[in-house]
Amino acid sequence: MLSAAASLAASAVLIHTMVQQFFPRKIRDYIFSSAFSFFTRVSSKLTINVHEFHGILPNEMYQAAQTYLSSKISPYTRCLQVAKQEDSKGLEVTMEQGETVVDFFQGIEFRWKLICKEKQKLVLNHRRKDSLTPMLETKFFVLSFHMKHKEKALNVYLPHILQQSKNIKQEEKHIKIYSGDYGKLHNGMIRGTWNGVNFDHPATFDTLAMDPELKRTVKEDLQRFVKRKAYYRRVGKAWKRGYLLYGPPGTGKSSLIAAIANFLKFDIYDLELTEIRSNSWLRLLLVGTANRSIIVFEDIDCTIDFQERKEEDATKSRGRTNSQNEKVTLSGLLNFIEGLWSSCRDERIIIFTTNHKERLDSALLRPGRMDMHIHMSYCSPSGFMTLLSNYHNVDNHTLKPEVERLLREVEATPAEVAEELMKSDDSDDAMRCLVKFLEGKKVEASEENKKEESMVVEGSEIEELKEGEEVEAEKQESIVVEGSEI
Ligand SMILES: Nc1ncnc2c1ncn2[C@@H]1O[C@H](COP(=O)(O)OP(=O)(O)OP(=O)(O)O)[C@@H](O)[C@H]1O
Ligand SMILES: [Mg+2]
Repeated sequence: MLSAAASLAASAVLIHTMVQQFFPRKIRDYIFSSAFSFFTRVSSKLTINVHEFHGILPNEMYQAAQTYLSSKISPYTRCLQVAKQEDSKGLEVTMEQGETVVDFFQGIEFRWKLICKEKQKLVLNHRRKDSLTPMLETKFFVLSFHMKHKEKALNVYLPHILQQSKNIKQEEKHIKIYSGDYGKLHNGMIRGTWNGVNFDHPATFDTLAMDPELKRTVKEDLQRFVKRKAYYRRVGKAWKRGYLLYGPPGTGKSSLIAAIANFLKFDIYDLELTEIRSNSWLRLLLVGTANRSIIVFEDIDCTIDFQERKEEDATKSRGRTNSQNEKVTLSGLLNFIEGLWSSCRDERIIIFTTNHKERLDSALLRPGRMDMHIHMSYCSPSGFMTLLSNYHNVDNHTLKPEVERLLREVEATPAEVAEELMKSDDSDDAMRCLVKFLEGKKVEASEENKKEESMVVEGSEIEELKEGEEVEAEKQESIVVEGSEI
């Protein structure tokens, strides 16, 4: 049997070599493809070809299969392709042409083979009246499985691959932060108005010192939001969500934005309203942003003059609009958030930050404008524990009760606490620095209080004096009245 098998193999090799040597490529391809189609016709297998391009456009299914199959490469795969893109975090390992990957999905065997063929392309050259035939490489996957699973393959398996590859890509995605190229806009250019760089901010929800209940609510809100594409369609709303982050400086508003971007793997578009000359610039920038992104307007109270709204309304009521000398107005901004233009992209988060919520126009605060108002406040004892674990990797300390007591008495921002904790690598030293700092703050606060109290006392004295004067004046008046009566 062995000798028979050996001679069979030897003959197969001989035939293969002869075909390779004596037949031109075209005939060779024809022989192989005819043999292939003969075997597929008589077998119970069904094959689906997934080409790299569909017309001139890349075939999304091919790209998805490539990504998906990278995660299915078995230890038996003999030949791999490795690539690294500038933006990608690690190596991209894909199957090499001619290799086969077997994938089991819901108990069904799916075989994938990558084929690479050179095709001759006919190009007519009208000037020289002859035709050129440059070689064109075409790549495609051949997917084969038992015919009885055709429906499942088309309706379940392939959509599953599309979804899985989207998840894998999202996992590997490098987040970017974009800032507007206002110079280009100034020169009348409408493309490439955003410049992006990689965003490597380390803030996450775990490292954020924030009320645990609020943190949980925000995370759940984000998770619900990204899953609700169908819901937003059904209720007829653009798929976006607005957050207003407010609180004193150094309480983690920008850190929360970074944590949200890292959590959702969304890019950030940072809009500088003071640089934007008009509502039309705002619209241009908006259409230049991508889906699955966060649009940020920092310090909104300082960047837009809310008084304008009244002037604007007055202008409109007089039937005049000043398009030449336009500026970003509150109504332009509101249009951006919820007007028709706001729905030109999907899955978007719009974030406003402010240190002074009370200065914002009520139009921005009205229910439905910003979906969630998030108050970032001074460092609480639980926030302090997060910072202690971030900066010193410890869960407890002898000075912890002292710090917690002081934090209940004074207002210190997480940024201030973090700064003290960073002063030394030794947690004991750092904690001592923090206690000293908080005690100093307490003294300052009590002196401040005393000053205010004394001012109030002085004020009341003045008022009392005034009251006394009034009494005197009343007396005089009554005298006058009495006198006149006399
Ligand atoms: N809640 C927090 N949790 C963890 N770190 C924080 C927090 N708040 C502030 N920090 C630290 O302080 C630094 C400054 O905080 P951040 O820029 O997020 O504050 P902010 O509220 O945006 O301030 P501003 O109003 O001035 O923009 C951060 O880089 C971070 O190190
Ligand atoms: Mg900030």
